[in-house]
Amino acid sequence: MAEQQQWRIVVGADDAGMALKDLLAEALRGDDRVEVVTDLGVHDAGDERTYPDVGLAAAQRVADGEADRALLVCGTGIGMAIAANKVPDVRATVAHDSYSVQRSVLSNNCQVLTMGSRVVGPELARLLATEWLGLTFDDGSASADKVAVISAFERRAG
Ligand SMILES: O=C[C@H](O)[C@H](O)COP(=O)(O)O
Repeated sequence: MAEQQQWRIVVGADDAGMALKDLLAEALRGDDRVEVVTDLGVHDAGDERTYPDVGLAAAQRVADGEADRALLVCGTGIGMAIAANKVPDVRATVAHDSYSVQRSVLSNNCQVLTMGSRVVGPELARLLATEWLGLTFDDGSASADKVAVISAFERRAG
């Protein structure tokens, strides 16, 4: 049986997402499929960084290979996804349901999942994050060719 990947995960949030981010970070740290959780903040109300600041920094960690994945939280998850997607080689999406979380990895090879603290409840968010850890993209799947088209475009444009 293939060994379960040990994930290196970056988490981050703006002020709106901080509490949910902290809850999810704790859940991830307690999961034996997680090697390390790096929390990029924000950590308190005095931290004035906004979702683009944190989202771009987290996605850059993934693009640089310093983390396998990022889990980012803002009010809706939308701003974090937009920001993270600006970093080359990063695929990010907001998702608040099990099927979308699953397909974000299996169809789209997203390394970044974002959630909105004003949209999803903490228990559903925790469940989704747990499910997310069990998902791995198959490089040999039919979906891989489609994702490769996006990567090729990015390389030409970059
Ligand atoms: O996508 C953006 C987030 O939801 C953020 O937390 C709130 O952004 P706003 O203050 O610009 O509405």
